[in-house]
Amino acid sequence: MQTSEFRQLRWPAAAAGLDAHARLRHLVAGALRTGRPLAVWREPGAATPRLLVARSLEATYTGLPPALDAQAPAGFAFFPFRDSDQNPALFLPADVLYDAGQPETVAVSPKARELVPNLTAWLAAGMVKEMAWHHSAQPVPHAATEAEYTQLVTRGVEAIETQQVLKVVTSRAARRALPAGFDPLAAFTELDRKYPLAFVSLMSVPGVGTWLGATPEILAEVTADGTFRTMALAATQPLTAEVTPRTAIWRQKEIEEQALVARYIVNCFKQLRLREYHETGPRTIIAGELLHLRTDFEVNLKHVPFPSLGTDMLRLLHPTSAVGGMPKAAAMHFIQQNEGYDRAYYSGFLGPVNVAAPGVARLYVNLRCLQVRADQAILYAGTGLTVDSDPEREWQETEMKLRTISAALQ
Ligand SMILES: C=C(O[C@@H]1C=C(C(=O)O)C=C[C@H]1O)C(=O)O
Repeated sequence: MQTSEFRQLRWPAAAAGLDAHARLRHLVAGALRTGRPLAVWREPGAATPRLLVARSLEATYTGLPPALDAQAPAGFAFFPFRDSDQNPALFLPADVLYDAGQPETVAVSPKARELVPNLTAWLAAGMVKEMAWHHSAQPVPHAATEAEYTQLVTRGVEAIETQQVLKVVTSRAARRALPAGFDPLAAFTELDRKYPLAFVSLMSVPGVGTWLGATPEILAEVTADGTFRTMALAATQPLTAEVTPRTAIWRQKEIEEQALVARYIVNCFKQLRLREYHETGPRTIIAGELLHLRTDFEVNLKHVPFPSLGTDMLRLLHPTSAVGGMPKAAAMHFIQQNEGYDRAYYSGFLGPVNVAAPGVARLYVNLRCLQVRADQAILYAGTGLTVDSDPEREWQETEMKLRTISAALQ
């Protein structure tokens, strides 16, 4: 389905006084009222957010990761760390689209034609205050104490020492009270303002819940000119006045940890027998108030005999060793046996497919994120372990990472 077949609805005269952001809010309120899944996001470097609304919850269920090619359906992927009945893999079809950079119209897909009368009426209706955000029905995950987390790290290091795994990423959930009158859309706008280089997102899906995030990590990207990109992102230290990308020094442990993630990606290329890729880095990059090491990988799809490389790579990559570990199956087993909580959509992936244009998709690893519940937020962070990991330092690293998304709660 091409977005060129979409019907463009113009805002009526009654909406003339609403700016692009007020229109976004009005459309979000309408989607929430009618129980439709929605995604709001702002790409790194973009000036304005976009909104996608799916016509129904049923239409979002998908068993597989999305196909990354120009003919595939347009929509927004929301994939859990591990696909399960509690945390289903979702692909929100692009039924209603709004781009705050072009606030004169709202686009409706051919499959959502029956929404046009109600939507037309809604565009002319007065703004409502109440926003009924969706909350997950799953139990609130256990929030590890410092003692519990350092123990988990110790077990992870032991698993590396005894060669059960080469690398594993442990993580934890933390709970924070919601500020009075917490408004997820205002929080999204704050993340948008604060982190121009991040992929900033707000999802709300009936039964699944409401998630906010500001992630630095691309999982898989395909562009209109036929380029595939991915990255190996790992290693963490705080950005300070003295320590910047130009002056940062990395320890052996961090260099090795990031190199393992890069190796994991090269192994995925090898499995597909792809040899023609460009590798740049590792370089030190800024993500919020943190520094990471990043290697960029690029493949010119016009020069390789793999038309479905994007789709195949996505299926091989997730979950990468930046959030799972190496070897993948052993690291996933360790996490399942030892982590003691449900990651749900944290360290899964999300992003638009064929929305901006056919053949343009950008999927991000869902990091620096939180889940909104009725009376609290659940924040998530993890750390990549190697044989030299110090449990106390790893706890501190999760604290630093939690700070990024905590900006949504101020
Ligand atoms: C797991 C997270 O981040 C990942 C792990 C990193 C690390 O171990 O240093 C760095 C960046 C991310 O690839 C997280 O933010 O929760």
